[in-house]
Amino acid sequence: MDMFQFYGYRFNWLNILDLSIVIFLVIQLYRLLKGSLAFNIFVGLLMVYLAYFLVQALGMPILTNILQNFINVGLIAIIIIFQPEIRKFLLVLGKKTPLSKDSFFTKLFMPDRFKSYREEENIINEVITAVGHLSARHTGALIVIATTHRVKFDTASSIGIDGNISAKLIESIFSKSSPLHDGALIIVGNKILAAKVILPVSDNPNLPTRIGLRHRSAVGITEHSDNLAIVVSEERATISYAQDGRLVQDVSLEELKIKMYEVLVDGES
Ligand SMILES: Nc1ncnc2c1ncn2[C@@H]1O[C@H](COP(=O)(O)OP(=O)(O)OP(=O)(O)O)[C@@H](O)[C@H]1O
Repeated sequence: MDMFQFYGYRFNWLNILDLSIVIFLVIQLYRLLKGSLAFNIFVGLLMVYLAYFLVQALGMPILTNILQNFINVGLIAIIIIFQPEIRKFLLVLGKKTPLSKDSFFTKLFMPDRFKSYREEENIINEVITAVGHLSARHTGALIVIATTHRVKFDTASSIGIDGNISAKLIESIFSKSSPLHDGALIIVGNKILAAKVILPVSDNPNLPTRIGLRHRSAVGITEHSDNLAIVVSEERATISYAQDGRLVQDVSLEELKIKMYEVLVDGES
């Protein structure tokens, strides 16, 4: 069954497949955690693991014992700490399967799922128009686009809208005289679900120190979910977006449009 020789080691197809799967999983994990707070926790846990092997190799029994106990409960701790990331990781894997929305298999055998994207294009155009006008007027805004139909937010503080998405509606919600302009607007599917929503504020220490709560809460809502959060800065009129707990600042309308296509049409997150 041995097929290859590499520096004296023998490999077969199964070994190659095994290695490819591990590399794929590591890349997905890296993509998922890169730039987020969870990445630092992950590196911390890795350090503990390496330290354990080191003290064991050096023959230091007390430290080995302590770290061994730490690692024993570590697995449960990892599941608890990384619960949102594990969920997202499985989601990313699900999107890469042959049954995912945009796969060749789906298009070929389930043509009803190969729908036209006119609705998504309309949403993108309306949001882009609104963001352009809001930015031109130095009007602050925070728009969350939920990519799955499940989005958790504090309903007690928000105002339900359930209205069709239109640039004029978005602009009037964020106009400074509107009683709804404070907080975030949530878009789910083809509806504006709610306005005046208070979002979780990210405490990621790696974010630029000069950014305020609007930008931090945009990051916060994307840290544990598949949302895209768009921010128009009132102070600087810049447009930014947050995704996967990362903030991309000062983008053009064209760049934002490309990102929205990626998220809404290509189904990437
Ligand atoms: N947790 C939150 N959830 C949703 N919206 C928030 C939250 N915290 C603040 N905001 C909104 O952000 C607005 C401005 O906050 P702040 O000035 O601190 O943000 P910023 O990131 O500096 O944005 P800007 O560049 O627009 O000033 C608030 O008036 C409020 O509407």
